[in-house]
Amino acid sequence: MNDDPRGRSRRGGRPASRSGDRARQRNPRSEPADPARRAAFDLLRAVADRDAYANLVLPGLLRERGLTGRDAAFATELGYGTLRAQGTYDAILAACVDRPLEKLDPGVVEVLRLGAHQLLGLRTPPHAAVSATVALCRAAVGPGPAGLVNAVLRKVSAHDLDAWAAELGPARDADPAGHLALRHAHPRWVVSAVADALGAGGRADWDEVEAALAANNAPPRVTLVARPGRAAVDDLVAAGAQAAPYSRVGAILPGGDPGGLSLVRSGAAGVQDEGSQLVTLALADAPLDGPDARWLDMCAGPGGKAALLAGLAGERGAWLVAAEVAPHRARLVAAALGSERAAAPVVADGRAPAWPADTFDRVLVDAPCTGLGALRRRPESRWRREPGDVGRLFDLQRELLLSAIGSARPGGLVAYVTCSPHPGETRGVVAAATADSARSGRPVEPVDARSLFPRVPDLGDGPHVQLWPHRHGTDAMFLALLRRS
Ligand SMILES: C[S@@+](CC[C@H](N)C(=O)[O-])C[C@H]1O[C@@H](n2cnc3c(N)ncnc32)[C@H](O)[C@@H]1O
Repeated sequence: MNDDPRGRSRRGGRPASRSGDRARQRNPRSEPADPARRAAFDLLRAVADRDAYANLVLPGLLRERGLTGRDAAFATELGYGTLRAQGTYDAILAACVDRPLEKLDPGVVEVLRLGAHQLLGLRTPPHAAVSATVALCRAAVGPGPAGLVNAVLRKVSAHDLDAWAAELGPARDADPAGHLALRHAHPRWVVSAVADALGAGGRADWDEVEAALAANNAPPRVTLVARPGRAAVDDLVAAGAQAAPYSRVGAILPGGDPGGLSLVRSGAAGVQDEGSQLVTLALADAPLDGPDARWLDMCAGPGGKAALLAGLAGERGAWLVAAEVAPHRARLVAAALGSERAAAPVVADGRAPAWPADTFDRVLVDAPCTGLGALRRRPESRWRREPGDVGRLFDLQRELLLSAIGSARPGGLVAYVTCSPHPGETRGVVAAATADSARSGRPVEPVDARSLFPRVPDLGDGPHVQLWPHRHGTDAMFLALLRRS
């Protein structure tokens, strides 16, 4: 059994024996399928067959198979890494198979993808990756295709990822987007969107685009939020976390299961990306003339930002109304809020407000979006999303922002947030809704949000803020802060 990416035996962590390796090279049948690889295979099948979300399926799979510690970590890295790089691995496998991949049994394709990730992503020694993947094929699909899997993976192992990208993709100088799409496993339209967002209308710095794409392929660190009035960062530090670099309510958990912390189990703290914390803090911290008592979170489900906002509101005697259109997500908001200083969540379509116009002092609209800013967390999503999704979401986002502006009182603040850097759902939506609101007699002016991100570097030219995994270690959250004139 050899499931360490470095090719060491898990039992006792000693290097695998050379004679064992030689025996397995001669006869791949001698390697039994191991439970971590089998769990990764079943994860891929669930994602493909049931359109499941990997991050929702995996915890149950690990629990059901009794995988913990290094086995769980290996299954996670193998499954998530394979899903992230699927488009690139398919291009490489297609070059190594003498028929279209669609003609193969889907289970065989998943086995081959897992083998490709061990060879090209994890750099597992070829003999170990091939023999263990052939064993997985026998166990999960059957003995018939084992010879094909063996032969194809030997061809894959002939090059590393850079060499495959050079062989199969366009040259970087001639077509940087096409080259980086293959090398860093993103659909080309996503690479173009990242380049547009980083270039902000000018010429893209392709080295930075490459860094942004590479960051999407690295697992995110676990970030906790200490909900004001219920916990403090010091409490999280005492429980083994480290204070987050930027968020005054954030802490980084260096390892272990956050669900094991009593502060998290009680809801006093939660798991929340630091970027989500920062955009929420920015809305709460922005200077405001006049009353500051009524806050609205218009798209609150599942409630991460609402729980933080409610705590911040409570610190200054304000109240939060949390609205959410989907009843099951509104229940999650209720659970996240606990006994916070917030009314019970309202099940409402933000475009047809269940509250009077011109009411709220601070409004958050954390709009439904493509989620292209959270690709680190949702390994399969880049291959499921389509360019048309951006256009399909545009009207909803624009209408929600317009309604949020109408819900704020004159002089009040509106924060438009997406977990996406795609200009079509960030500054494009803000420009359209701003023009609409001026036409409807509720003009807004942009607030330069950068000063509300103390200590955070590289925030660009403003007035809006775009965070990035490669610059800030956060999800790629976007914030436009607007003030009703
Ligand atoms: C990006 S999520 C919000 C995440 C949330 N703010 C948090 O931090 O946990 C967007 C939410 O908007 C909700 N939504 C979609 N359309 C809506 C509408 N017309 N009115 C209100 N909420 C809507 C979705 O159901 C989803 O829960």
